[in-house]
Amino acid sequence: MTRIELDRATVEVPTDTGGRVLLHPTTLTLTERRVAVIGPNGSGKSTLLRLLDALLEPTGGTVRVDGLDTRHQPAAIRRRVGFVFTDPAAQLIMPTLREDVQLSLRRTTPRRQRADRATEVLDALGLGPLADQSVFDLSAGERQLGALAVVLAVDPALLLLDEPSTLLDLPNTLLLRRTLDRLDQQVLISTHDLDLAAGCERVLVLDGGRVVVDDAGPAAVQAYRRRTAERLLPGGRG
Ligand SMILES: Nc1ncnc2c1ncn2[C@@H]1O[C@H](COP(=O)(O)OP(=O)(O)OP(=O)(O)O)[C@@H](O)[C@H]1O
Repeated sequence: MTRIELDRATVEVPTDTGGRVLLHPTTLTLTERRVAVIGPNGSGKSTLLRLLDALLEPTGGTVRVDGLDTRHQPAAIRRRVGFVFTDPAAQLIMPTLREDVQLSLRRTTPRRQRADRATEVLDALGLGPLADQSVFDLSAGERQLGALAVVLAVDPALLLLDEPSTLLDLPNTLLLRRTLDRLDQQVLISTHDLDLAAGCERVLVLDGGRVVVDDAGPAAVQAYRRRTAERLLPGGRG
């Protein structure tokens, strides 16, 4: 498995009033095959994921992926790490899904193998019949799965998924879960799907830019539910 190491990693951005800390100094090591990051809107989940793909530099401390410092070796890190954005428009730039997947394969796969590999990846996500349709005619959920196909095609060692199921219906949410179950790669997923999180080996709960719970899936999800209930109904039922 890939070794992810944060050593007092911090993200602070300038604001009119002097600065805002998006991630307070965080130290942890992640080596589990399935890790979920959960927490309320704005708690810092995307910020944490973006640090791991060198999309964002820490303003303090260090972030290492397999010993590579994200600040100094971003290109080497991106060869190992695939990032699936919440918004598929960030990933789909070609007229069709097949072309997008083939474009992605240019980095890793000889030309003559690209068509077969693209078909294989798109079929596995049930996208075969839509492969040559204009992406503008696809539903939002189909595009979200398409963005996953583009990243999975190049077989990254670590897959970072930033809320990949926000647009998916129940059948496709279950398809996504089954697809993730079958992947050999390490997956770190930011999600509001607590069932998906509960199935992960390790779950980090973020709140206000801090990891407030770090536990096995079911225990962490239960703690998050309790914290949320206590906040909404102080002194009330959990
Ligand atoms: N460049 C920036 N300048 C100021 N604030 C920012 C900047 N980037 C992000 N933020 C703020 O940092 C906080 C954390 O954002 P982040 O996207 O990491 O949250 P999240 O947990 O992924 O939320 P969601 O569940 O809504 O996707 C948010 O309040 C966001 O508005």
